[in-house]
Amino acid sequence: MELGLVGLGKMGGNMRERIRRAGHTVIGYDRNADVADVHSLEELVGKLEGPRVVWVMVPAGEPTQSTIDQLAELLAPGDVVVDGGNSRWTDDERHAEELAAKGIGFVDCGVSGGVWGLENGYALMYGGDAEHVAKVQPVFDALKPEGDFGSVHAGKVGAGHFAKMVHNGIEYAMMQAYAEGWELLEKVDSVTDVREVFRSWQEGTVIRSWLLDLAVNALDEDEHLEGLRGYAQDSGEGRWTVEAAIDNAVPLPAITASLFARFASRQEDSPQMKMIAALRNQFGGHAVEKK
Ligand SMILES: NC(=O)c1ccc[n+]([C@@H]2O[C@H](COP(=O)([O-])OP(=O)(O)OC[C@H]3O[C@@H](n4cnc5c(N)ncnc54)[C@H](O)[C@@H]3O)[C@@H](O)[C@H]2O)c1
Ligand SMILES: O=C(O)[C@H](O)[C@@H](O)[C@H](O)[C@H](O)COP(=O)(O)O
Repeated sequence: MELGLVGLGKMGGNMRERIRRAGHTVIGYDRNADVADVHSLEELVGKLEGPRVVWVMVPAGEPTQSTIDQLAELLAPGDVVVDGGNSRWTDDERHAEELAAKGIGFVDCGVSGGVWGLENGYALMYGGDAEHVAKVQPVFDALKPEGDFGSVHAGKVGAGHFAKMVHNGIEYAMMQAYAEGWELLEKVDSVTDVREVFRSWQEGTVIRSWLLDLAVNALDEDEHLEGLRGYAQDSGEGRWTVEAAIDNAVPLPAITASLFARFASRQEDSPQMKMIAALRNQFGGHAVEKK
């Protein structure tokens, strides 16, 4: 089949390659002309035969919104737009309604696998009407990992991004657990080779996983991570997971703590711990450290 792909960065560039390897035609547009096959969204849409499928793989928020707004004007009834970025699931219903007003279908798709997806395949979680999903199915089949698992029609519009959001919340907590265990092992004198402990855990243990394999890769590159600052950004999924937990009164202590650990990582000093120090000093005369 033919696919229009908007956004050819770390994800979209490799996805174009994987879909082409499966024998499909992909026409890619990116605002960075160096990587694009066409110069504009208009040209992209003009080159596709109907009914068209256009996959959007740009950053969530404004870039995704403005791309979908333009596609709503350019596409025709019967066409389908897929949002494969890490969009907030609450955006999906709005996008579906905007496109449905023009007779255009919408599928939201959470994609996992990062820069390894070209070779390993991309895990896909999608939401939308069956008739729209069916038009995208050959592309899903090209992108997904080999084997029985790795893709799911999770439910109606929004379900794909909701499933991907929860996946990322779990990702935060798993990474935090490995990181905390690593720090504790590094702290004690009795354990003399932490990297080898991590490596040994890759087989046979209860906690073996791809994230653990990646931790070993990172330690092979820099055994004590001395070249890195302890600073971690977040792109929204963890926050939305915690917000959804509050909306549904579901306790998520591990995921919430791992999100807050990232916030703490961005502080040079901790204002709240200054207050703790000040209060201990006030009530107990306990020593404080001055700047
Ligand atoms: N990197 C990952 O591991 C990963 C995994 C799953 C999902 N995602 C999601 O996939 C999307 C893309 O991520 P990425 O890592 O490829 O980002 P990236 O920054 O590497 O690439 C984004 C690309 O989109 C292009 N772009 C931005 N705005 C555009 C616009 N309005 N029109 C056309 N092109 C535009 C940029 O030029 C860039 O090439 C994001 O929503 C991200 O959250 C990323
Ligand atoms: O499943 C994946 O492939 C990753 O989760 C992917 O989606 C990406 O690397 C995250 O967007 C990072 O999210 P944070 O920036 O919030 O850590």
